[in-house]
Amino acid sequence: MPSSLPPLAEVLDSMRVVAIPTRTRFRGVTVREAAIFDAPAGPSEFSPFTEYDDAEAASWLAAALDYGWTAQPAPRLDRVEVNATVPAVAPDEVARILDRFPGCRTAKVKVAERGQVLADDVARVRRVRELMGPDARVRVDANTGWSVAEAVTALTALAEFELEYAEQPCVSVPELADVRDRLRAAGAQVRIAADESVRKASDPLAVARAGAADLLIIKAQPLGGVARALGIVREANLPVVVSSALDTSVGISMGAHLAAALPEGMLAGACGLGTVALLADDVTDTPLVPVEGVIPVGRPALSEASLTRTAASPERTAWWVERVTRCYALLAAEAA
Ligand SMILES: O=C(O)CCC(=O)C1=CC=C[C@@H](O)[C@@H]1C(=O)O
Ligand SMILES: [Mg+2]
Repeated sequence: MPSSLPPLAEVLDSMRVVAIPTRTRFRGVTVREAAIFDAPAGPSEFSPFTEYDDAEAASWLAAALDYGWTAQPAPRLDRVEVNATVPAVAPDEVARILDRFPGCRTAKVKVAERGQVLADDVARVRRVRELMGPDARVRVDANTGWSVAEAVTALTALAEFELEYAEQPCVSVPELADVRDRLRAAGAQVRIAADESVRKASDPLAVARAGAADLLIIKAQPLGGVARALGIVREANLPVVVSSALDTSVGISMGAHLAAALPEGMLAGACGLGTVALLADDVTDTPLVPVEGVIPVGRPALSEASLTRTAASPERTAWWVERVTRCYALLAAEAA
């Protein structure tokens, strides 16, 4: 967050709210709403999912104000390798999804989707491995969907596909530690990555301290911005993968900036920053979609035509103005 908050009136004056359809249903989302700021340091984005409460969303606003109103740590890289993100689709849809991620040699596959069974996950991951070949890296993300016993069963069943890692198989830090220990005891070589245990935790470092994960998934918006996220990475001292939240290209550029500013040697693989490919539109004429498996580091210019085309309804815009106003009040109270 900037050392002092920019005035709320200035923040709201610079803000446009967009509603962008997704190409494929992703974590239940079919229209992605975001607040975009045409800010002094460059375009910025505030896009916590609509169901998040204000206490959680306030960190996302801190990130947006930081990125839009403050100089950022210097990036070391000018491009970032990204993974293909495969939603919980049927196997016959996988090829169509992967086509949207040209050149990507890593895929992250959603598993443990509510309403589906393990056989659905196995079939989807099998199809990804078949299409990408033996040299590709394939990781899965359960988004806390399994119990410890289900995670051990599922990850044992998926072991034949040689997973790079499993992201957030269970909800709690002790459960992650338990799954990790049980898989090791059984000789399975599946690393555990923590995502929700970092971005939704009151203490994002608890999972690292407990030794419950092999690597961390780091997201700029939920962690309060690039500088704050870098601080967490330094303290956790675990390898990281930077990911996003189905942001527009503006939010993705914040994630790419974070990945590019990480201390040398901390980045553990391709980042989850290719998801503009899952959106049907964007707020710029130069979307940060993967080309040859990478996205560039740098802020895309906003396009008036795109902002107009994707503009949210007056009702939804008013909802976002109120949300920003409430979250801003929380940040102001914290800073006081
Ligand atoms: O990491 C990726 O490949 C893309 C981003 C991604 O998976 C997510 C984006 C938005 C919400 C989250 O449920 C989800 C994640 O859990 O990492
Ligand atoms: Mg995740």
